[in-house]
Amino acid sequence: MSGRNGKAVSGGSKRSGGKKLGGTGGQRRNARDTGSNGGTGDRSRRNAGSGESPRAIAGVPVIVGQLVTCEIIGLTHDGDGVGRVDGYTLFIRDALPGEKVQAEVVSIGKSFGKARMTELLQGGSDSGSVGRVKPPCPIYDSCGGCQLQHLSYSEQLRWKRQHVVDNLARIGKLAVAGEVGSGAAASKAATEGQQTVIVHPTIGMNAPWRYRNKAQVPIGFGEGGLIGGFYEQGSNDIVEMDACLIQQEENEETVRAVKEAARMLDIGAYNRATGRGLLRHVVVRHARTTGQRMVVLVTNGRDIPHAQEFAALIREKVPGVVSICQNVQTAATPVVFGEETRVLWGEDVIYDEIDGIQFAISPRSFFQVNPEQTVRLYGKAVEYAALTGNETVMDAYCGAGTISLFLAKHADKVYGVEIVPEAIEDAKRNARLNGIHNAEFEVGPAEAIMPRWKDDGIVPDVIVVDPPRKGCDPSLIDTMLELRPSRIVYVSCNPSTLARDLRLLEDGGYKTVEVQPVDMFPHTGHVECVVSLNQILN
Ligand SMILES: C[S@@+](CC[C@H](N)C(=O)[O-])C[C@H]1O[C@@H](n2cnc3c(N)ncnc32)[C@H](O)[C@@H]1O
Repeated sequence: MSGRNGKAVSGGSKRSGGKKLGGTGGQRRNARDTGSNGGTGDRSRRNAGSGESPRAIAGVPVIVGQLVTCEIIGLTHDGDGVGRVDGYTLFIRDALPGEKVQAEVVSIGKSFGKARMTELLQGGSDSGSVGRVKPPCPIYDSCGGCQLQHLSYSEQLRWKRQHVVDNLARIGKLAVAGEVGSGAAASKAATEGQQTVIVHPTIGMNAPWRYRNKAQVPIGFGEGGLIGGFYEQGSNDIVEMDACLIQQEENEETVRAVKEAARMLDIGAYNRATGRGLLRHVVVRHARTTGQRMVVLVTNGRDIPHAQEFAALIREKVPGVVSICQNVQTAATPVVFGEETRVLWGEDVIYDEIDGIQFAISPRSFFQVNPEQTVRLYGKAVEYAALTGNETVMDAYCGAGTISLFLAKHADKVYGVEIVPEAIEDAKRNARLNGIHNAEFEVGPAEAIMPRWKDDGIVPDVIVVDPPRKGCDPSLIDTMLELRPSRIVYVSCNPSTLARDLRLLEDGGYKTVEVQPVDMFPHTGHVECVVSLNQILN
């Protein structure tokens, strides 16, 4: 067998050596809360061997268990290599473009199947052709948090841009300037006098490790009692883990301390199979600019035995903790947070700073997880908004008002809308904190609030949208087209829904001008984009 470094290894994929526990009903990460969050891997993308697939299907040229030889011609958004056997598509874990591999088929469907690489036959690090590198993380083979550690960082950045380009061309039917892949579309566009879209190289990090300021760790129990770490690939089992190379070290330290304190007080771990047990997740945040740390204990019920002792032990072990909160989640759901949150000890928020603006962050507020790249992302959004100080701006999906407050410094007035009430409370608090008086925030679905703003006679010069992975609600796009701002800035964490929405906006009279991919989540398959669109004047 071959590990993700392409070297042959005996037996199945390497295991961390951590303790395993039973458990079902795996968790999914929140929209755009991607990358390793202390080890909550997205199980959906790695369930190739789930055993639900039939062994053979009429008309499919491979069967489950068969060893095949393939050339890898592409990479999926999940970081799997794409190969073809007699015209049938296989997504092959760990294989990279340009490589020839042997793989074992693990599941099949009518139009594609999944396979696991068993041997690297050609290409790879020896030839240097595809940028294969040895993943530095010792648990990369079993953890689901990262997908691209086996690809060199420069190749990751190149691939992410290409992934964006491919989506814009295939789903958005956009002509991308200077693209080999979309050359036909680009030259057709040029012939018709149509402007092409510029997709810039991905903005990467200088040192792309230890960047995450938030860890979201599932808790379960193993032979030795309570454990917390990550979901093992292809299963809902939790593996104990104390170190993650994309996590800030402060978060590792806090999670370790919480687990130790819970063990000392015999706090029960949640069992996903039975729905019993108390502690479901430990969520920790670290604000690098202030050093403040927050702990959120997500529990299956309101009562925590020895709650104050628990909080005291955590504080004793980690002096930087200024906020210990409890969130109650009793539903049998993969959603991490429930609706009820309360402070067990200390503050209800921690404070962080981005480019001179201070932010209060509460347990459930969305806050970008990569602070270094956030400055670059928001900087691009402000640049594309091209504000002179006289504009009215609407910021849809505004979270805790982060982008809104950056915009407010350059605009006449900013209106922000967001669906999570606590985030809007944070946004208002953040405006006050920074002495910003020209930003107003409203809680509710953007698709309901923005039509009301329109009816109230608010006329935006610029609209900024930063939706979750599913993209904009179609009715919000309609409202944007009715509001007809001069410019739209679209911040997206999902190139496919971005491309879909850009097509709708183009059909409604806007032109996509520039796209800037930003690597917010190094070593994962995710890429963020900031896009500038201009209204086409008739
Ligand atoms: C990708 S985050 C962006 C947050 C913010 N712009 C930032 O950079 O921190 C998307 C936000 O949209 C919010 N959201 C999801 N659905 C929404 C809806 N229908 N209307 C308004 N906000 C929504 C989420 O709660 C989340 O805060």
